[in-house]
Amino acid sequence: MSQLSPMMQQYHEAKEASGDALLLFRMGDFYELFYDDAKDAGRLLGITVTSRDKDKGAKAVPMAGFPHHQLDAYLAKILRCGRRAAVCEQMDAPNGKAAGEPKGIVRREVTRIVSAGTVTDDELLDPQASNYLVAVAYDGQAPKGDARPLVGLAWIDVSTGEFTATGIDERRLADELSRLDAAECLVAEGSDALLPPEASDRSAVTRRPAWSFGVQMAMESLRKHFGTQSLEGFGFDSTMHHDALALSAAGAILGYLHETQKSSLAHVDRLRPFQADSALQIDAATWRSLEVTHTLRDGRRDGALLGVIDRTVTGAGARRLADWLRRPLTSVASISQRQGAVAELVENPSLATTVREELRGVYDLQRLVARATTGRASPRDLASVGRTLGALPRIKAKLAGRQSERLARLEERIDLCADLREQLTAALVDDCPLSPREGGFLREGYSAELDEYRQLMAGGKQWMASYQAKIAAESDIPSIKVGFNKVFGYYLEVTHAHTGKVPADFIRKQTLKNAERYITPELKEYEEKVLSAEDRAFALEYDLFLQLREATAEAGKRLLATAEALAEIDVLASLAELARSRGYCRPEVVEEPVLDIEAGRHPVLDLTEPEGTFVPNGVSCCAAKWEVGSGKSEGAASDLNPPTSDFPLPTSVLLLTGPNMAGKSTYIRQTALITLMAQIGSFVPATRAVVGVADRLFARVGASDDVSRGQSTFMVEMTETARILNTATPRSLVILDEIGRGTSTYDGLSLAWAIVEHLHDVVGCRTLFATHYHELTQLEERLPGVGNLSVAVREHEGRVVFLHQIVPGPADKSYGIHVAQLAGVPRSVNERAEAILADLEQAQSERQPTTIAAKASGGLQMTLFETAEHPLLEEIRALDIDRLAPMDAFERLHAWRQRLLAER
Ligand SMILES: Nc1ncnc2c1ncn2[C@@H]1O[C@H](COP(=O)(O)OP(=O)(O)OP(=O)(O)O)[C@@H](O)[C@H]1O
Repeated sequence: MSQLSPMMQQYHEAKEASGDALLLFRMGDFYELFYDDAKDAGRLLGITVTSRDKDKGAKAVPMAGFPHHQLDAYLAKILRCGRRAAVCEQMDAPNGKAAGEPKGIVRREVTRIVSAGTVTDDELLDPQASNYLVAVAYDGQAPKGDARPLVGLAWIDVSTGEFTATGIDERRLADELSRLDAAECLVAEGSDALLPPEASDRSAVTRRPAWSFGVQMAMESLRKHFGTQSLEGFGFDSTMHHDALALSAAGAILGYLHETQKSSLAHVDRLRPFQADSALQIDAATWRSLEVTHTLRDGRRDGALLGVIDRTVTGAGARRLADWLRRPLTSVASISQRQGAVAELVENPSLATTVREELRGVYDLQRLVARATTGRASPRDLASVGRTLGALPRIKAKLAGRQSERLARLEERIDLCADLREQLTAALVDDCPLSPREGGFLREGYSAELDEYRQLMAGGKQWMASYQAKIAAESDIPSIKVGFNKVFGYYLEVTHAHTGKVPADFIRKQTLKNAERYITPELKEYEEKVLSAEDRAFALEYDLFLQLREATAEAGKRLLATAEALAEIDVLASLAELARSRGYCRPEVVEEPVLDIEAGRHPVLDLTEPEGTFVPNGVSCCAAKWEVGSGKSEGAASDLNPPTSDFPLPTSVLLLTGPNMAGKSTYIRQTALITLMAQIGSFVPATRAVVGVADRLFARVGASDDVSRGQSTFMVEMTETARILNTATPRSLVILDEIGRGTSTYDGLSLAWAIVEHLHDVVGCRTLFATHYHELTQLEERLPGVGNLSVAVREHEGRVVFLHQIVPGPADKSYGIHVAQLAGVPRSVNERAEAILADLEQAQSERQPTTIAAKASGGLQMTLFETAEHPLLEEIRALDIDRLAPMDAFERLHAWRQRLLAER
């Protein structure tokens, strides 16, 4: 260390404080990285690595850097590579050293550590998506072998201050993580191996010291941060195990933020408890396969449900809609409140249009307030707050006197913050700069003192002009000019041709090729005034800016409440716009677990298929068993009010058969998506719909390999199916697509069969099951709550025409070969396949397949796959073993084996 230059000593101190983050060390107009950081930067950011060998006697130090104005771009790259960055800034202007500092060196400080979960810069954030930092607190006290250990889970969006915590069953952790889709996940060192793969799939995992998850410390830091005596006011009871875990995760987040942000976190003003059971539960596999926020294949937002239904006009609205989809409601009353608001906006299109028009003019108040309270807001940010506040009176007026409870309540929540609005609009010019250091953003008339300095500056310049004219006349040098440079300040420039006429009191300062430069005492006196007025004006403007920022931060709570109301109004208006433009209906959401949809459409395909080509289909089913209120009552499917749609099937399990490409997956997915949409309070793509609130939604659609996790397709499928069978309740909705396909036909068919039976007999929930196993259609005759559906096709001149229409009854043919033909499989292969199919069908009919045996003594005898008995069996039965000599037995065994081998 002692051999190092003072600046490199400074570097090492900063590096020590930054842990594994790449240290961006400000040197003049550049950010430099040294040592291993430089090598990493060379590799990750593609910048050239050079070396610095200015330190005498020391080895050359690898070094890489980039210009300071490219900081945001490089931060974005660093975060994308899953790394963190520590930004070390120069704290003084190069010539303004603090007393006692070594000569020639500026003070530097790590001002923030930027990680994927803590960014607040607009350039690094997606305006339409929340950016979550999560913490997972594992239970160190859980007894070994505890079947249901709890974990604490907390998440925060630092860019808005939204902070939530909960204690949940560990088995649900993966589901919650996959829904949150966090940018960064904190976990205690040593517990990281316990994290489910969903944590590291999309998030950067940051290991933290185990003590930072301590409950006592967490409670203390949370109390201190919120300035409260206890956390009960927020709805947490630390004596309850799950709440204590939730708090320890929240505490870990707060500790991390205090350590890395180094600025106020005043916008984080409350910690909300999350009641996992108050939302429709959607597991990770269902979330993925229903493509709610991202498509399965390429992770796009625009092909997913969210991308298609999102008509919001603000970033905060888009984030809120995603949030609603993440946590659909289960309370009929809350759902109908939202529906009421959507309905009012649908019925009053001009209201919806004007509100949306006004909302287009508002800025992201949540993120602006967060930047104001963390001391990062720019003059332009404050002007945006002012402009947003300017739009509020019109929005509030539009919403005044609304009928629906929800809209009326939202209108009340809009706080006009008139005082702040007046202050900001009076202060800030229309076109504000990004940096307060540039000055010139405060309006004339806002501060008398500032105006005075500005006049002096302008007046000074005026004086310079008249001084130039005066001197030119007095000295008879018409070409004399007043100029300015940083070294001499103001000067008078005279060309060599006229230097003879220069008055005696001119002091020569510089000789140029064509001219001489002079100063005069008069000029210097004025220069002093102008320059100090300029300095004072900048300083004062900056001070006034800080006051405005402070005033904005102080109004933070009111602004945030308003921002939340605006976000929700945007979502409701967006849902209304969607409903109106796509002809959706308001679903009747009821407690009873029924589903009765008339002419339902798939919300995504309805939009992406050519207009008018999507074929609507109805669905009708009801749970075989359910509990109403506290008293358990069990109803058979047929006890329910008879469904009224095209499909009068009082069934709980709908078995859907039909050719490939007919639209089976589409149909069962659309049913799940309509339910999901209904439970966020949206209207749905159907002409009429009754949707019984589901407590859990399960979708097992399409097989996907999970080779990265070392699991085969079949294993993944069975794990997920096991989960459905174990956790579905009578109120759940289950959709299954081709379960059992990944194994041998008999295994697969047997499993599919048993799964349907279990769902029908034991769980009794609403189930839609699409399958290629035609044998399953026999279940309709055997089980009262099973109904067959199929997709209609028409054969026309040897070709198959898919009608995409769902009709009652089983499918009669498979048409797989026709689909292969459509897909472009060579004609010869298709013809050969047709021939093989004909052979197989004939062979099967000769073997006289038996159908399912009747239920005997309550249990089902599965003889489904037995074909006509092999003659060997009869021979074995007829054998008198007691009289058989061992040698004889061996010979017979040998002969039978030979026969069997020959038959193969
Ligand atoms: N109701 C519909 N109206 C119009 N087109 C539809 C409809 N349903 C499905 N389609 C079209 O048919 C295609 C195939 O649908 P889908 O994947 O649901 O078939 P499938 O029966 O599940 O096929 P497979 O058994 O091969 O998985 C869809 O991509 C869509 O283009």
